[in-house]
Amino acid sequence: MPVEHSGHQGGPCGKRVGEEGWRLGWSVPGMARREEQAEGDNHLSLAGNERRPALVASLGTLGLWLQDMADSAQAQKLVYLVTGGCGFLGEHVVRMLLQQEPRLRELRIFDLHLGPWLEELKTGPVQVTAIQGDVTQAHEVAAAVAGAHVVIHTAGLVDVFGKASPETIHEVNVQGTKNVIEACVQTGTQFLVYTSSMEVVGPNIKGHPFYRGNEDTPYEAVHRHPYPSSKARAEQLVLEANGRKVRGGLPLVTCALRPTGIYGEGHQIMRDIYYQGLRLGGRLFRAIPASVEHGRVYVGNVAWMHVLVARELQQRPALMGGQVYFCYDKSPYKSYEDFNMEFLGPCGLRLVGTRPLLPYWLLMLLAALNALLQWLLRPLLLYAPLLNPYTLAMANTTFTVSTNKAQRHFGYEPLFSWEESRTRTIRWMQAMDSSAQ
Ligand SMILES: NC(=O)C1=CN([C@@H]2O[C@H](COP(=O)(O)OP(=O)(O)OC[C@H]3O[C@@H](n4cnc5c(N)ncnc54)[C@H](O)[C@@H]3O)[C@@H](O)[C@H]2O)C=CC1
Ligand SMILES: C[C@@H](CO)CCC[C@@H](C)[C@H]1CC[C@H]2[C@@H]3[C@H](O)CC4=CC(=O)CC[C@]4(C)[C@H]3CC[C@]12C
Repeated sequence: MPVEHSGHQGGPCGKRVGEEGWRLGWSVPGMARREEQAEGDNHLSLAGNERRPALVASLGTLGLWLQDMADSAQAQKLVYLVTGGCGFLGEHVVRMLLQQEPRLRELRIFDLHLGPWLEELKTGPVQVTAIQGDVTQAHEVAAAVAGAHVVIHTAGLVDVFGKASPETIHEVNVQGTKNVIEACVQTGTQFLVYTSSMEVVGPNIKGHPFYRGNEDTPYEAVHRHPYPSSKARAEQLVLEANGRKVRGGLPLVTCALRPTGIYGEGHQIMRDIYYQGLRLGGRLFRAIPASVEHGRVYVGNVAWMHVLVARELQQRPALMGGQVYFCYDKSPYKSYEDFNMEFLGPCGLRLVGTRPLLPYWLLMLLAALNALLQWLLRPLLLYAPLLNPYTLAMANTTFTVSTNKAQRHFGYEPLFSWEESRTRTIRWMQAMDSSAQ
């Protein structure tokens, strides 16, 4: 089905929460842990003083408090930079860092477009610095990187719909990444985490399935599309840069994370498919066989992996430097469409058909027609439907991962269970729906 990007429409979701709900209410399981634990510690120390005179108790508490202050002043010393920090994944990484990285002193957020939600972060204990900038501009990147201990480079042009030219995709994804690496080397930043993609592996142009593979599974990675080609080249540059001497003589330590298809609060494509379903009277039509598995991972877990990798890279540079890790969690293996229905279903949408309603050759024809229309209309307008030969091939080729490398190397366990990831995504969709009405 030609699925077009859509504008807002009201829908049948039941629960009503304001769109800002998921932003302002953002927290992760166990997040209260640090605060609770701190409170618990205080209770313990007070309990110990219970039978002593009040003055001694107060002095004891004051002493502990001063000690705490001294500890945290010492601990809060790191400066992190997140490029693309206002994107779908970037925002989750930023919020996760603020909640889960106690050693943070300053968090720099570098993006072409800064979000208004950054303002709310500026009132917290960590200095949040918003930098409007372009990764293709080496001097802007170098200025942002200077003095940072860790760079998490998530900025990228994610375009598989033909909205941007191949040259622009290359410029942002490859030249932008080169600029980040050079900035680290020149300014003396030692740790670089790169957000790569499953697409650097596949599916390849031959449509070979990658079934529950891991980082060592042999696979013929051949790309022609500008997005995967650019991500693959950028990843290679990042990995090759591992061990280069940065200013001051220390070695650069790099690694790459490869998310499969990310889903969760803020996912633009899910939003588009939802509105498409509403336009079609609450129905979507199955185009892909249910047996084709497509790997998906919850955005909160991808963000958590970034935070953990950034932290552990500093502790285990020899083990983790130059490594790649797939991003994974407990999300079930399903086809792209069946997986989306986990969220769209509770919002009132229905997937029609247990088998594809159209034969594959007809879908291919429609996809090719869309590509032709895009080309013909380009001088007049941007026609960028979800269905094109590349996205059809992506959705129609099995690509799933099954690995525990992140667990073995840096103790990663998903922070969000599948149930929680699903609930959060549904809540966000419901909030989106209510704000559209
Ligand atoms: N969405 C997905 O399913 C997956 C995404 N990824 C990767 O994750 C990263 C983040 O992707 P998303 O959050 O989905 O995309 P997004 O488009 O929501 O975020 C990308 C961010 O980068 C910024 N950006 C783009 N060009 C820039 C430039 N020239 N200078 C500075 N900032 C720039 C954008 O303004 C945006 O805020 C990308 O590197 C992407 O390749 C990897 C696997 C799957
Ligand atoms: C054929 C249509 C019938 O319903 C459905 C079309 C779905 C496509 C738009 C998506 C199918 C697979 C997606 C990609 C995949 O999850 C991996 C990705 C990794 C990235 O690094 C960026 C995003 C994406 C390319 C993702 C984009 C959307 C799909 C092609």
